Order: sequence, then structure tokens, then C-alpha cells
Amino acid sequence: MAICTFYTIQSLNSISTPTKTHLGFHQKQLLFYSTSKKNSRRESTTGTITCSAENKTVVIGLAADSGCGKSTFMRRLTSVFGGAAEPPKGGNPDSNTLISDMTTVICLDDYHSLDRTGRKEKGVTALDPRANNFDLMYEQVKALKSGIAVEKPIYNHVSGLLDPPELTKPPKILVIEGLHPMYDERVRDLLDFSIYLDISNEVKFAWKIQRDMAERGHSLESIKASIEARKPDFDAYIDPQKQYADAVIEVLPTQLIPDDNEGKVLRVRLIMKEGVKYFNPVYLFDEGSTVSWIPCGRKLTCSYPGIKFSYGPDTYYGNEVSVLEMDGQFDRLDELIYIESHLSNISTKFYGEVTQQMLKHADFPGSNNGTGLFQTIVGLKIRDLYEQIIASKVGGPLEASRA
Ligand SMILES: Nc1ncnc2c1ncn2[C@@H]1O[C@H](COP(=O)(O)OP(=O)(O)OP(=O)(O)O)[C@@H](O)[C@H]1O
Ligand SMILES: O=C(CO)[C@H](O)[C@H](O)COP(=O)(O)O
Repeated sequence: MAICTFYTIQSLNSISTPTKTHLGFHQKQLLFYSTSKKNSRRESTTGTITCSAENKTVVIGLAADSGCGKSTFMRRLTSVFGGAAEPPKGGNPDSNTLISDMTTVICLDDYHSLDRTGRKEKGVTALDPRANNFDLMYEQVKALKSGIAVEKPIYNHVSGLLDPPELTKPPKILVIEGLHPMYDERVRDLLDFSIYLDISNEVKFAWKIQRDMAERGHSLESIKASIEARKPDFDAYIDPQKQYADAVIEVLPTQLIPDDNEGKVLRVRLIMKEGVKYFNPVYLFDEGSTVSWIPCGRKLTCSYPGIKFSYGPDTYYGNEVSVLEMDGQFDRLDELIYIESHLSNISTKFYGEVTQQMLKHADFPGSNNGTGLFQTIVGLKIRDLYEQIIASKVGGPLEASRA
């Protein structure tokens, strides 16, 4: 006998106490309904969910400040699973959700409880927990993880207003990306794997200038002012989440050019927690050893300032970790196969898959350095984690709730 837990979603802001039901293995469908209050009009949705081990939603958290490469990472991740990620068909054109065959990426900005005017009036930033509804975030992520569709709010980045909600169905893989996926302990506990993109201030500044000045017409002063205004809340509420992440991609200025302040050549560190279920850290040459490797020479073309890899064990916020580091940038992406062939535990399905993914998205930011390389590898590790979780459930007892 299998146990499924399901919820009656009564309104945007409340969910009923979970009801437990016992299902035989042959009986896989549950009736669910949700009602939500929209514009003072009560609406209801009915439907069925499939409550089976194979259809379990795996939940991934991706945390980073705004403009730190979350969208780029998501594009790499969804590409690993195949198929293009698109906004919900026929829905709000300003929806922040991206759906592909295997994945749904939801943006946690949708859980802002204060709109742009509200934040201004109260004098709080979007990074402040008081501007976000963590109760609803928890209830809805929990429901989706249990295989139940929800009416998720939408924060409209164009108007700065909270738009009517959109129906979000449970996918195979749910990615919650944004400022606070690991801030609330209840939400954190729902994550099967978590990633933090840790972009140093110097690099963040360089990327912001590139995007907001070149592409959005902002002035240098306004970019500086916006970074400074966010910094206290970033330090208080966003940055501390990295201690909980299973993998951190840290992006720093290069050490290969003395006193570099251009921020173009990057030193990127992939910090991988040891002992995480279904996740075996990547290693270079020899697992657990400390290795320094300059691969430039006959097999890899390197112009100034060259490329340096390092690998070894370390501790990070009191946890044992393995760290793989790449400083410098590739001249020729097709030669990446040489680097790939020296890395182990990269969870590829065939020889050269990392290189193939990188070549496929050569135009994405970071494809010539460790940001693109490590994002691609983490994408492959997530595919592997997903497949292991599903494999572990098949044939086992049916459990729809992991609360
Ligand atoms: N790996 C990278 N190397 C160089 N520049 C990058 C990299 N990743 C992102 N950028 C720069 O940062 C900008 C923002 O990237 P992206 O849209 O992926 O971030 P985001 O976190 O999703 O941003 P937002 O939350 O503001 O939508 C890009 O337009 C690009 O200029
Ligand atoms: O940090 C952010 C996104 O990650 C935004 O600043 C936040 O969502 C507020 O949005 P807006 O800039 O539209 O007022």
C-alpha cells in the first residue's frame, strides 16, 4: 500500500491541512482541485494528478543576485535535458516561467509580496525578506514537489506590479531560481540539490556595466549606485545562503594578470560538497589529491595569460568540499575535449559530451572560460542526480510527499 499526501489549495495565500490517502499500486490517479481568489471572483480548477514514483518532481534551487548569470545557467541546464524552454503558452507575456519537456524554471521574484511602489513606500529592497512571501513559496514548492498544480503569482518586471496568478503544473524537474531559494529553512529542506552563483563584486560590476550600460542605456553612476544600495541587504540575506549550497560556482578576477581590473579574464572555482546523496564531486587526475595543471602546450592553444587548473580537498563553512578551479580562457573551444578527457565523474553519457554542449552554446556568455564549463558540468550532474532519484524510486514504495 502506498501513501500519497495531497492538498486542497483554497486560496492564493492558504493551503488546507494535508489529507492522507492510501492508494493501491494500480490506482495512480488522484482528484485534486484548487480555488483561487482573483479580482474578487472565486475561480476553481479541477483535474487529476498522477501520483507515481516515476512522476516524482525533483526540486533544484539556484541562488544568485540579479545579473549574475542565472538565466544563462538555466539555458545551459535545460539544453542538457533537450528541447527548448519557453514561457507558458497563451499565458501572461510577462510571465517569468520557462517550461521545457523535462523542466519548469520558476523565478522566485514571483513571491515578492510588495510590488515596486510598495517597496518604495516601505523603504525596503526586493532582497529584504519582508518584501517576500515565504509561507506561500514554501506551500507551493511543497505542493509541486508532491505532484500538485498551483496558482503561482507573477511579479511583472515590466510594470513592477503583481499580476494575476498562472497555473503551474508539476514538472519532472522543478528549478526555483532567484534571490532566496535557500533562505527559508522549510523551502531549503524541499531541495534535492542546490547551487549558489557567487560572483565577486569586481566581476559583478563588470558584467552589470556590460549589460546595463551597453544594452540598457544606464549611466555608470546609476549602476554604481544601484549596486551600493543593494549591498547591505545582499550581504545580510543573499550571500549567507552559499553555506547551504551543494555546489557553489565562485567567479573571481584572474590571478594570472597582476592587478587585473578589467574583469574579462576570470578565475572560476567549482566548490562541491562531499557526502551529498546522488552527487559525486568531479575530480582532476586523481580523486582527493591536490593537483595544479597548466594544460597549455601541444594539445591546447593558449594565448596570454594562459590557463591554469587546480583541484583538491578543502573546507567551506565547516563542510568538507572538493574544489576544481580554472583560471584563464580558451582560445579554441573544440580543443576543450583535451581538458574534458582529464576530468572524471562528469556524468557524461558519451565521450566528449561536455565539449559538444559547450560548442552548441558557444555564443552564450562565459563559453570561453570556467563559468560556462562548470555550469555545463553542473547541468550534467543534475541530470545524473535526477536519473538516480527516479531509479531509486522505481519499484520502491510510492511516496508522494517528502515533507
Ligand atoms: N559567464 C559570464 N561571463 C560573462 N558575462 C556574463 C556571464 N554570465 C552572465 N554575464 C553577463 O551578465 C548579464 C546577466 O546574465 P543573466 O541574464 O544570465 O543573469 P541573471 O542572473 O538571470 O540576471 P537577472 O536576474 O537580472 O535577470 C549578461 O547579459 C551578461 O552580460
Ligand atoms: O533583484 C531582482 C531580481 O532578481 C529585482 O531587483 C527585483 O525582482 C525587483 O524587481 P524590479 O527591478 O522590477 O523592481
